[in-house]
Amino acid sequence: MVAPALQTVDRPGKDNGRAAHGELTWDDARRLAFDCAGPLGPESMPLGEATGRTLAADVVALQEMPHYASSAMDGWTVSGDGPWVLTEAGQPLHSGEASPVVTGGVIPPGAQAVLRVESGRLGTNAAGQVMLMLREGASPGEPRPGQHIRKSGEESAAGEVLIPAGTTLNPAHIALAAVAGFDQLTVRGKPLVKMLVTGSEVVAARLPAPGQVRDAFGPQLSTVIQMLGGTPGPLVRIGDSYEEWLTALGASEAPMGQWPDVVVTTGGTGRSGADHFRNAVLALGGRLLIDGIAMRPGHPAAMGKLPNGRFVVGLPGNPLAALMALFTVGGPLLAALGHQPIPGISPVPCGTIIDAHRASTRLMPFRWIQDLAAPVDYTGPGMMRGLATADGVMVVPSRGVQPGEPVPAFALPWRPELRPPLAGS
Ligand SMILES: Nc1nc2c(c(=O)[nH]1)N[C@H]1C(S)=C(S)[C@@H](COP(=O)(O)OP(=O)(O)OC[C@H]3O[C@@H](n4cnc5c(N)ncnc54)[C@H](O)[C@@H]3O)O[C@H]1N2
Ligand code: MOO
Repeated sequence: MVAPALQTVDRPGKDNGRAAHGELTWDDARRLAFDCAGPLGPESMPLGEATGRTLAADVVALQEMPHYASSAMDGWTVSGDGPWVLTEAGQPLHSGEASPVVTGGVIPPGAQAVLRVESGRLGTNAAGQVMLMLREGASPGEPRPGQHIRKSGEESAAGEVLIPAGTTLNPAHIALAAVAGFDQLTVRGKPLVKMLVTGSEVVAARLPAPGQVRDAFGPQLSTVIQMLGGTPGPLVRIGDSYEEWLTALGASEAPMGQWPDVVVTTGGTGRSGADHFRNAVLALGGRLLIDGIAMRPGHPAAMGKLPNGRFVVGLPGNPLAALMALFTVGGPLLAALGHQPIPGISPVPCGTIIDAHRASTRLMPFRWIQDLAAPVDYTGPGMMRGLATADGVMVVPSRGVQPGEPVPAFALPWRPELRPPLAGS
């Protein structure tokens, strides 16, 4: 932010179970972010937007599939033995009659088979009627009864479950639902997340001048939110004034459009008079569920809940700190709202000694080096260079770690496998 008024803000929300300075432990913050939210209700979604969503109710065939008998070949529908008198397409056939049909065309009543175009030819009989007869080279017995007819119901009877609830919809499911006549599908709720990037010094393009910073969030935050199970909504930019914060977070719909389930803000989580996250949440009648976390980087991270049920996740302005806070709080919250389990933590063998730290869990991006997790360089709270090369993040306890000791770790959303690469890869 620009020229903060160095006047401290009273800490709201200090209550039972918290460390004296209001911060939660990393584990407690993660757990709270998951436990404070329940799965969103189902929603009806246009077919074309439902890929990747999880079906909330079985898709049941409304009628037989296919719903009418059709030709599998271009040719003629025929009744009885040939040669056949050619009649008008689509009319009921009597024995000894044929009519033209294209692939997918309706099989008329009385038709017993389809003679494909390669096996027949047209001529005239002595009475001048147009006749269909077998071409030389047609297979013996062609067309067999039922040949080249796609029977109705051969893919599904009416009432059969075509796609069971709980399925993650892929493009083939969408095509199947379309063929079955559906326009909308009922899918499990997925949190809509809007983003509020704050800071007068933040510029969204070109080389920043001294005192300015290039926005690290705008170009990637919506992607990460999607990877964490949210539907990214619009990204709104504001400066540093309290009024802008109130307007953007508050009752006015104008800047944020449709109500989101979650608003993720960046910056303004500090304690100076120019940091407004906490006061804006409280002024809007909200509660602070998380008011700082005993972790480095990202300790000022916060989370609130507004009276209308929206969650507000406050990420620090420093880019690495912000992503660590997003993984700690945003990931579990979005998982809970989106019917997913809390993101996993698994032990990794630490490749080095890590000294104790006063009272904080440290989130340390690491790389695999000879199957051991080695902390990467360039992990200052405002740096992205280290995380850009990282394979995962170690959750280092404040007591430190010995070489070879297993340390809890989590995967990065863009690198979901938390294990060393296979030898040779
Ligand atoms: N007196 C203290 N000062 C600070 C403390 C503290 O404990 N006492 N904690 C520091 C830590 S740690 C963090 S993290 C930040 C928290 O800052 P805010 O969330 O209030 O964020 P800002 O002050 O607005 O910005 C911090 C930093 O990040 C840069 N920034 C902001 N937005 C962006 C963006 N979109 N892209 C890239 N960089 C961004 C901003 O320019 C600042 O450099 O407070 C510390 N101070
Ligand atoms: O904790 Mo701050 O979050 O180090 O950048």
